[in-house]
Amino acid sequence: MTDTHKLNSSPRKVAAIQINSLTDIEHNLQQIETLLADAQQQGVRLALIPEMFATLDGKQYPAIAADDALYQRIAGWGKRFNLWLIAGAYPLPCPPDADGKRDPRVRSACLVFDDQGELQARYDKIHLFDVDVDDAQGSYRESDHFAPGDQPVVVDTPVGKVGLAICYDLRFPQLFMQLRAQGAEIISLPAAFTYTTGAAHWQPLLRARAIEQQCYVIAANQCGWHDDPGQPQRRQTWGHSQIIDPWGEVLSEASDQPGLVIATLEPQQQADIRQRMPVFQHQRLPPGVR
Ligand SMILES: O=C(O)CNC(=O)[C@H](CS)NC(=O)CCC(=O)C(=O)O
Repeated sequence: MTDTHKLNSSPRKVAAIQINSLTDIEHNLQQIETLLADAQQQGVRLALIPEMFATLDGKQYPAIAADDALYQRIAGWGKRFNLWLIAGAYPLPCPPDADGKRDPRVRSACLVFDDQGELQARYDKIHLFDVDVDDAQGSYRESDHFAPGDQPVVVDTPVGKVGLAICYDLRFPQLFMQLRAQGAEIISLPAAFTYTTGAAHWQPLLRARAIEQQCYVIAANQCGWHDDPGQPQRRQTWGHSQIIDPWGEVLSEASDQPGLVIATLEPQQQADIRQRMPVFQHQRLPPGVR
């Protein structure tokens, strides 16, 4: 380790990586590897990459879910770049149900690897984006490809306890209350948030979750136009990956281009906020019911 590395390094430096995933998987992986090398140079301890970073082309999901070499390459990034990696979301097979049967769809799985490349946690996206948006694509039916998960997950990491959520989950505050109840200090949100809904809702929702749960929020989004086969100008995502502190202040924010956002977490500041304004202890109502 060089002296410059030591100077740059903080035990609580985190990064959100923003990319533009195309149907060319190798292109996507190389974008990420370049940015992870940059993050390593800057002493980042934990990095988050977006939802469906390997490709946003639904037809490729079953093959990816079965591709062990690809999985091993991603798992290897933690060790190669000497950081904890939250691999946004990635298609993986559904676990078998009680009768041993499997849903033939995949799950949208967020994978947490440590700096030795060991899998430390897996969270499967609970809320699926079956929504009509006023954009060029118009209709999103995530449940055509994906089956939902059902378990909120918090994982202990060297930068703090991280509650895992994915993209559309952002609109369901009950999940974040649950993550805080399970000890979350940081919320991780990989996304492929659409341009239209992102322009309207992305930052206000991220800030709301940070303020309500008094958590850091690390949000890594896709950006730009995605080249759905035959329809290159159909799907566009919002970018604006960001890191927000537990008071709701945006510490660092990306534009609409691929890149890296970095911030240093300050647990003492978070502890002060939670002590001075103990909203968690002041709750008087149970979580909403349907
Ligand atoms: O389906 C895939 O191919 C990969 N998954 C996604 O891109 C998912 C489902 S379409 N995107 C979102 O959840 C966007 C949510 C969003 O934009 C909002 O809540 O406004």
